[in-house]
Amino acid sequence: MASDPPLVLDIDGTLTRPEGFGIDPRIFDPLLEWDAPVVLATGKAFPYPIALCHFLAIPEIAVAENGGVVYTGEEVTVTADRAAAQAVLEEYREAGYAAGWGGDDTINRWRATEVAINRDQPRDPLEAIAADYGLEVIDTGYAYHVKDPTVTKGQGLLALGEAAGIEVAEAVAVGDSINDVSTFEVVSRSFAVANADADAREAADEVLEETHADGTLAVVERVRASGE
Ligand SMILES: O=C(O)COP(=O)(O)O
Ligand SMILES: [Mg+2]
Repeated sequence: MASDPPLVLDIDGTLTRPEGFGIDPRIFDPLLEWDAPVVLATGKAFPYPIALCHFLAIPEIAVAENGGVVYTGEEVTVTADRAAAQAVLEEYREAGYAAGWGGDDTINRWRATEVAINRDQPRDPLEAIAADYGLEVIDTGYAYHVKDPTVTKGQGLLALGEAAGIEVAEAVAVGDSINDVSTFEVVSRSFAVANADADAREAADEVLEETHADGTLAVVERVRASGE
């Protein structure tokens, strides 16, 4: 009997409401009922996908921080060090800029391996400083991430698959931005939602007509065991 393939889902831009922010509640039941692993592979700090799994009531496994943190359900692996990204942020601040999240900055508070900067801050000086530290700046459409270029969601996903016995090569992925390209490269079938950036569109097997969670819901409908 056919079975559902593992699903690898980005969060922002992919599970979000049509307006672009906030999780679309229509994804809750299909993900709870999915008959194979569901992996949230995100640029967000580690607690976010874990909390989302918790509230979805699905097994807590995740690739967080663009691959910097991998959780198998039993073990957390941290594959990068925040120190260099933090040094970039300090220099950026000395140059008169800011992370841009205000207050106590919950966006970076629990971030172990990279730093995220608000997109309302200037990118050019950030990139210049990051380059001095051998780091890259990627724009997910939701934040600039200052990160080790060798750390990716795709590599984190392969590590998770190996440790947790998930058949990544059989998986179906949905994403919306440059940080999903590495995911698309290691799964069986990849979909970019209609709101995806040029990098994700280029890398995906298929670009969907639907945006955000509407796109993900369409994929779930199509690839479930009884579907295509
Ligand atoms: O953290 C971001 O900037 C984007 O998060 P995502 O990878 O889940 O879309
Ligand atoms: Mg995204």
